[in-house]
Amino acid sequence: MADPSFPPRLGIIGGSGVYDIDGLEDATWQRVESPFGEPSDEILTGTYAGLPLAFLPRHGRGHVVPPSDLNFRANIDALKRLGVTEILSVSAVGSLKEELAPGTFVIVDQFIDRTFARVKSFFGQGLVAHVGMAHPVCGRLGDAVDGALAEIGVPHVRGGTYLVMEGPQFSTLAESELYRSWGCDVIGMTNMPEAKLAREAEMCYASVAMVTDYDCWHPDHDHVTVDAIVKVLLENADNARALVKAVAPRLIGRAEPCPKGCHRALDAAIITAPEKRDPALIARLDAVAGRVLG
Ligand SMILES: CSC[C@H]1O[C@H](OP(=O)(O)O)[C@H](O)[C@@H]1O
Ligand SMILES: Nc1ncnc2[nH]cnc12
Repeated sequence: MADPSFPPRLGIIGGSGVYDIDGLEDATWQRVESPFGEPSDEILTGTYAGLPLAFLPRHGRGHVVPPSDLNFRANIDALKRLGVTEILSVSAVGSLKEELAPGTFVIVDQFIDRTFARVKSFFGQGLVAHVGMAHPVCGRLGDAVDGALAEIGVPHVRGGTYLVMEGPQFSTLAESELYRSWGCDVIGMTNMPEAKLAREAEMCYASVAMVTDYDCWHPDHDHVTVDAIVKVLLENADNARALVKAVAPRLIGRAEPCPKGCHRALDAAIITAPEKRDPALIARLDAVAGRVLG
């Protein structure tokens, strides 16, 4: 089986408040066609410090796509088609812990997926696959993010559990208390099934959760409001752009597939007998799973 091509290309999925990044050489917004439908927007490609980058605003420029309507499969497939090997997700989140104050960046290492109205796999009838998700993020990319956040002086925490709710409404007080009792650290609406699909597509995935608010459990923050979130978002967004610029140089020169196994996640995942596989689905998976099916 062929290895994915290297050197790496960094894909950035910009969440709420992060709709573009500046300073790229040869910056071009390009439409990428995907057999899984329309991505959230065109993708900004270019290079930074010699590293090829591809940036996708998760909700589209102008924030037009709500969490449940995001075409996560098209987004991940389109990034894969552009040669992205590592995805850095930046997301706005609410805090479920007193010590994670607004402005803190959490390098997420676990998720609890409470979404229920989303398509969660590239695979399906005629081609069944089960990838491992015990460790849903890439430790190597996480190391690069950790070093970059330290370099730019943003308060951050390594490790934390992100509860992914369906939304678009914020949580009830009972839900917020429940998630706290589970030991969750932050809450948002978008990182699942994104992380699962990145794993199926054999891409490293790291998530930086930028705290914008205390969720409604907090005695001083009875309601979560978009107005309050947007204020913090704007400050966080500048730090997110600085983060991308500090991460990029750390990926240059990598010449081998991810030692954590992200780039080989499908090696032992497909269970459907070769003679029973659906040729139409195999064709749609040319980018995502071409390494093992092609
Ligand atoms: C504007 S607050 C709610 C919104 O922000 C987060 O999205 P993203 O992860 O793309 O930054 C959250 O999950 C909600 O979709
Ligand atoms: N409190 C919250 N709940 C869910 N998603 C969020 N995104 C930002 N803050 C949030």
